[in-house]
Amino acid sequence: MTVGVLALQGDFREHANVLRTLGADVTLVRRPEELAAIDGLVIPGGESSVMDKLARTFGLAEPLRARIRGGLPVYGTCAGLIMLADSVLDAIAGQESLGGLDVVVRRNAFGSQTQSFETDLDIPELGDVPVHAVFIRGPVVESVGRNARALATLADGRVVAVEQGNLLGTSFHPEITGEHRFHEYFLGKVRARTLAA
Ligand SMILES: NC(=O)CC[C@H](N)C(=O)O
Repeated sequence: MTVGVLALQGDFREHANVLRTLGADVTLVRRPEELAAIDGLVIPGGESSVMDKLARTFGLAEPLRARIRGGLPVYGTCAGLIMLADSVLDAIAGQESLGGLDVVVRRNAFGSQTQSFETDLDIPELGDVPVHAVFIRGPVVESVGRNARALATLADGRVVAVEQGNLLGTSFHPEITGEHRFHEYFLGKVRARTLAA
């Protein structure tokens, strides 16, 4: 089971470390050829507009879209969630996402005063212990389409984690808090798909 981490920009090293801790073989993905061998992909946090530009420059965007359409399990955190969203509000001019997740996200949704904050989230799918979530200029999921479902909401009801089949996205960053349950949940999808193949 080989898991790719999109390594164009952002905190890909942190994701690679968590995945290795959980026993996965990790490949850093920067070129289209590196996509062929992976059974799953993590898209890290960072800056989605830069990641988008680099993905297109390196010829990765279209092959990535094709793999996502083909059912590749993908987990996006923060900028990674923005990359997976079908629709992005407050994008910079010309910014594109890869799409796949039937959601509308808004970039930098928490405003300049509270760009970063931490909170605990109840996520029944991941067990009884709340998930400690760190938000760093994160997006919010403004609407969840009929193909996707919310996994976590803030106390005010705003959606910050979503799932759609093999796709998973969080507005926050489990890779920097020692929280491994999202990565385990994602690896479960990778494993299930590898066994089914
Ligand atoms: N920590 C993050 O990934 C921030 C996301 C960033 N604000 C963006 O729009 O891509």
